[in-house]
Amino acid sequence: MSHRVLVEAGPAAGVAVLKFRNPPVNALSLEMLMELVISLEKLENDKAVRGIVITAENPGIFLAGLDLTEMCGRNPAHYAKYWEAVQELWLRLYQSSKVLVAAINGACPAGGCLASLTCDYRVMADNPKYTIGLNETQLGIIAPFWFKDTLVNTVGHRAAEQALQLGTLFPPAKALQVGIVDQVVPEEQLQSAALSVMAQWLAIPDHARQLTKTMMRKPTVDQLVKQREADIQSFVGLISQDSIQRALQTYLQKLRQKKG
Ligand SMILES: CCCC/C=C/CC(=O)SCCNC(=O)CCNC(=O)[C@H](O)C(C)(C)COP(=O)(O)OP(=O)(O)OC[C@H]1O[C@@H](n2cnc3c(N)ncnc32)[C@H](O)[C@@H]1OP(=O)(O)O
Repeated sequence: MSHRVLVEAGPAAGVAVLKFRNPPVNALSLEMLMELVISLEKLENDKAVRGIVITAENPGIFLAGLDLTEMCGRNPAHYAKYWEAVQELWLRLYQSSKVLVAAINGACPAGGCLASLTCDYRVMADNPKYTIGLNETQLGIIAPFWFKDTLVNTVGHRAAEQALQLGTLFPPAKALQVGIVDQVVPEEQLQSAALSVMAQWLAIPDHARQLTKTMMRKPTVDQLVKQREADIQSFVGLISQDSIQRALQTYLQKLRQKKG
């Protein structure tokens, strides 16, 4: 029984809706990552499901990215376990044979943006409070190469470099202009727009679409698969550095003080 991930049958045949529900901000904790992987595996094995709309149960925050508390003040074994789970989620999403449509109904920074970038299509609610992007440099950390590759595959090298160096969080209209999202719609039309796009994608025969997806994504997937363990060790080495720990603690404190 999953608590942090809700899977519902969609209103259209062959479509499931996967909803994030990990309060307060849908951060990708280890438990949430594991529940997501299990839910995605079940959906992948379900022949009746051809497409998955991915969204947050409550509008406001799509995903707050990786859980900073999993990356602060823990031991190397924990960091390694956590990073392996982050890799696993990306591999499941990016290689999914289903049509994935992200209905972005809230803030979508860093790991949240990465999850949405693995989808085949992104629709974002037109709310200026919502932003999307790989903002790692703003936290004093560096987006790993496979985060970078996923962004490059979506927006191209120049736009990705600029967005990554500056750690830009784009509001909807700008995100559309850069190509991080494919469509921006009034908030109340988000779910219907996602379902309408899904219907267009499902009109294509599955086998042809799936083989094309694999052809486009395999080189990027292979890069991580062939160096998974080295990537874990690199993450553990980096995140364990005092300077990185200090930067993350400072960022967390700033988030916590925002309210005070
Ligand atoms: C070195 C290798 C690379 C590692 C790669 C990392 C990629 C990542 O994903 S890093 C995480 C990046 N995420 C962010 O920068 C988002 C940070 N959060 C926010 O900007 C805001 O919280 C929000 C826009 C998502 C929501 O704002 P809102 O005003 O509604 O809520 P807050 O008051 O800010 O937060 C409530 C509560 O939640 C805690 N929190 C927020 N984000 C995270 C998070 N990513 N991980 C853990 N905890 C988080 C925040 O501190 C508050 O906690 P308290 O209630 O204890 O004060």
